[in-house]
Amino acid sequence: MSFKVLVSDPLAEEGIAILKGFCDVDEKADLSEDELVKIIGQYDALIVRSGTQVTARIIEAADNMKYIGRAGVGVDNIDCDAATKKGIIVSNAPEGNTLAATEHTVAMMMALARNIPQASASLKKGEWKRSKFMGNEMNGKTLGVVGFGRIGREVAKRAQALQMTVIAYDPFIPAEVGAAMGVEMMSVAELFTKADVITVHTPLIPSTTHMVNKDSIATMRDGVRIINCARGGIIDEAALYDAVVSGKIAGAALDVFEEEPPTSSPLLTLDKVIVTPHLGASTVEAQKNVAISVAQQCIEVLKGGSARSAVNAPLIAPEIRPKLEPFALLTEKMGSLAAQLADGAITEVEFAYLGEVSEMKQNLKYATRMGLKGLLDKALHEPANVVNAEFIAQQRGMTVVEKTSADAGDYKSLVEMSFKTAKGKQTISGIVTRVGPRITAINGYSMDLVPKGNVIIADHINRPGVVGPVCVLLGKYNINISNMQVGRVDVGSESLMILAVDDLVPSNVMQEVAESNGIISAKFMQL
Ligand SMILES: NC(=O)c1ccc[n+]([C@@H]2O[C@H](COP(=O)([O-])OP(=O)(O)OC[C@H]3O[C@@H](n4cnc5c(N)ncnc54)[C@H](O)[C@@H]3O)[C@@H](O)[C@H]2O)c1
Ligand SMILES: O=C(O)[C@H](O)COP(=O)(O)O
Repeated sequence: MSFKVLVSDPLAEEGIAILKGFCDVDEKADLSEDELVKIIGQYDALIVRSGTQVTARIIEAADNMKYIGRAGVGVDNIDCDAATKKGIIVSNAPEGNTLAATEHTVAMMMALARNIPQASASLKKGEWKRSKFMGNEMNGKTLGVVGFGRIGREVAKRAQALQMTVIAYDPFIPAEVGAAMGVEMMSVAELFTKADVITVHTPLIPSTTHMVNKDSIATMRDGVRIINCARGGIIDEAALYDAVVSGKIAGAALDVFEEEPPTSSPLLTLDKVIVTPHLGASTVEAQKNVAISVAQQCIEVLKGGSARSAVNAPLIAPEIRPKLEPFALLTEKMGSLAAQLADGAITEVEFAYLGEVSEMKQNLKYATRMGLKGLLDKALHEPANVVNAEFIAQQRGMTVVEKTSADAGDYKSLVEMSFKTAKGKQTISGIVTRVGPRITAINGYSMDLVPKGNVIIADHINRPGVVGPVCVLLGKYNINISNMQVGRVDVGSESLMILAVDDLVPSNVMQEVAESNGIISAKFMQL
């Protein structure tokens, strides 16, 4: 089967070539939302940069879509929630353009300090105004970096090479990370009061929207310079305009804008504001990096795998994957078993990873999602997947709990899945063996069940004359039993009979099994 990929923003040739080696590729730039809605249904994957707004309407119409790739960092032009609901993996290329954006930031800072764009334009007009373009040295000045992620840190290193003092604010980065680089981390309020130059490197999210505003500008040093090569909207453009006009801010360098392109922004009329049209990632090197990254991830997803930089699916460290996959298969089977065992709606599900398996820590989220997929697939028209399983579970009123413990009793590793319905709590235990997953207990009844194929599970009283008639009954209908075991606690007590059968068991036969002497309840399951 041949997959179809739409590339709706300019993508470097190296990425296109990789995609073409695997699938059909259409390159169509500048499509409107309506045009995209019309054609998107035929594509298995979509690759964009920041030019295409991937709206909920487009995603709603993307019935064959498995993957949306962002050849760059910011996914703020993609409705990731809508993609998650539809089970579409969204990934970006987070490292590919870090250095391009870093160097652009440094270039903007130096251009701002030395009035290079203005002086260049003036000279080209035939002027020779040397005193008009007096600048400042960056040597010895304090640079305030807001957002100390990939780009923020690389900018810091280069500023230090210019002999600047670097201070930083990032609520998610420990002070030791800064200290190890000779950067003092502090509150944003303190940073604003101390910096000669402020550069922002955060995503545009509610906590960063307009974090540079009228009030925060008032706390800054007179003559501060401000740089935004991250996202339009982090700086309140109206407040910036007023502060540049008043002289409070000596100059601003902007690569990104609240509205792009910023056709009517009054900031474009100010001499002290220098601008570039969102060029931070526009280097040959960065474009090659991000194009190759998303092309490779796209192919991985279309082949049924996962994307290494997925933003809406659990990430798995590559070295962990071979160890984790068998447990994910186990939890998927446990989920499927739970869905068929449960009487009534499941309100709470818990996955407990015990023993050595618990060491995989945050990677276990993947196994949990696969468990939920197994649980939900039996109930849904469209199969769930690792992207949307947790979302769907929550939407259906299930609380999902994940636990770990180093203690697995007699096992090296054990997984216990418990689930609650109005009728109470049930628990399934399972292990991974060399030859695949095994269910070792259901509700405390020990067994060694291969979770595969057709199975009858029957609650019964463990006394003579109960198991035999069920086997005779199945024989009467020509249903072959390939494996049989009884999980019991004591003779004469309630026990669990597990019959692996080669064929589907029709409901009328299951009715007879359920009514057979000593049987309390019986269910036919497909695992
Ligand atoms: N101009 C361009 O062409 C261009 C190119 C690449 C990246 N970008 C943008 O640059 C930004 C940074 O990219 P990155 O690769 O360094 O991302 P990153 O995820 O590595 O770093 C972002 C940092 O912001 C921090 N942060 C989050 N909320 C914060 C808050 N409220 N206050 C302070 N810090 C906060 C995070 O903890 C993180 O460390 C992104 O917005 C990205 O889209 C722009
Ligand atoms: O988030 C990013 O990676 C940058 O904003 C680059 O955007 P672009 O791919 O549209 O140049």
